[in-house]
Amino acid sequence: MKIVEVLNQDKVTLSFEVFPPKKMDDYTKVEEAAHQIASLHPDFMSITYGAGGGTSQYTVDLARDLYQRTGTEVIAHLTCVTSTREHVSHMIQSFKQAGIENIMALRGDIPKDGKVAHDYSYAYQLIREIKEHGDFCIGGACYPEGHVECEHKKDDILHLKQKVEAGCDFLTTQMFFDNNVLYNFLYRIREAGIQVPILAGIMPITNKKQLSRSVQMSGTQVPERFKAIVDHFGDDPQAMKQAGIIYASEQIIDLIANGIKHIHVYSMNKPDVAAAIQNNLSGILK
Ligand SMILES: NC(=O)C1=CN([C@@H]2O[C@H](COP(=O)(O)OP(=O)(O)OC[C@H]3O[C@@H](n4cnc5c(N)ncnc54)[C@H](O)[C@@H]3O)[C@@H](O)[C@H]2O)C=CC1
Ligand SMILES: Nc1nc(=O)c2c([nH]1)NC[C@@H]1CN(c3ccc(C(=O)N[C@@H](CCC(=O)O)C(=O)O)cc3)CN21
Repeated sequence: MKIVEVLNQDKVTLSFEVFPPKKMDDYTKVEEAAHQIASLHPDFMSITYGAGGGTSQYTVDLARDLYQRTGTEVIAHLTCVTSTREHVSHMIQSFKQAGIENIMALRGDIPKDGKVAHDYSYAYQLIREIKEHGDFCIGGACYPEGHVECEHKKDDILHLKQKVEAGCDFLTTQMFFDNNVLYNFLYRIREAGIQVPILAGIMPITNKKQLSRSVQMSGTQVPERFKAIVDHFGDDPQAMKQAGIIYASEQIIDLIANGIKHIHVYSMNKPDVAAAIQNNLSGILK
């Protein structure tokens, strides 16, 4: 089923993200975690893209496995900035053969060594190409606080509009820790004429290291309220995990109370975290 059809049902959706292993030795462990997350019956799951080396195959394998063995609807990520057109075309064929109808089309992070390929610079180029290759439902990323590489927020929204016009069926937000940031962003993109469904991307921070890594990759502001939590509980793993789960759950409750219909949790291959959040929402997500 196409994710847009899931989003168009008149209900609040909850989806979880997993990432594939970097090496074969870890495949079984990741597969097991992904299956446990699937057993929570989310509305769908996303599988991120291992851009480097041979790991892009694990995205196909994990997505196929989840889809075919658990019946969970899946969206596979595909990034382009380190890829050739030939490789992208190969990946699209693999998704097709696996019965995967949904692709999250991303430019992808610039690797630490700065090595990019030269066939693609931006996600909209990938989106156009996927459209030419078949009838996929396509998701894209958006940045409520502006993308870290983009100087002017206004330009970021123009780029986003161009991306949606290239064929995005929905957008998933970068993580944010202050819901007002999202409400403000939604107002600005709707005013710019962007009408596709928006999935709010929520990152449960369950340890200190994860926060610094997440902030480094996203540039997201950390509100004082959350800083105090991490300062106080960061060195106590059990306490930090519980506080992080509660913070994310409260964020989600506030979002739903303010009319947001789609919640996407960056569950980072942690079934216990996904289950705890879902459990905190059990009376809300009926
Ligand atoms: N938010 C999410 O769910 C996820 C985000 N990412 C990462 O987010 C980053 C960006 O990926 P995308 O959003 O797909 O890239 P994008 O191509 O949509 O945007 C990347 C940057 O290029 C700028 N840009 C876009 N079109 C432009 C144009 N025509 N001229 C000049 N500048 C333009 C944007 O403003 C932005 O700063 C990557 O690092 C990606 O891997 C990765 C996984 C998930
Ligand atoms: N720019 C960007 N790139 C991404 O790949 C990305 C985003 N943004 N935003 C949404 C999600 C969030 N992603 C994340 C966020 C945090 C870690 C992180 O903390 N990684 C740890 C390991 C964590 C673990 O194994 O459990 C690290 O040290 O790399 C990884 C991916 C991936 N996605």
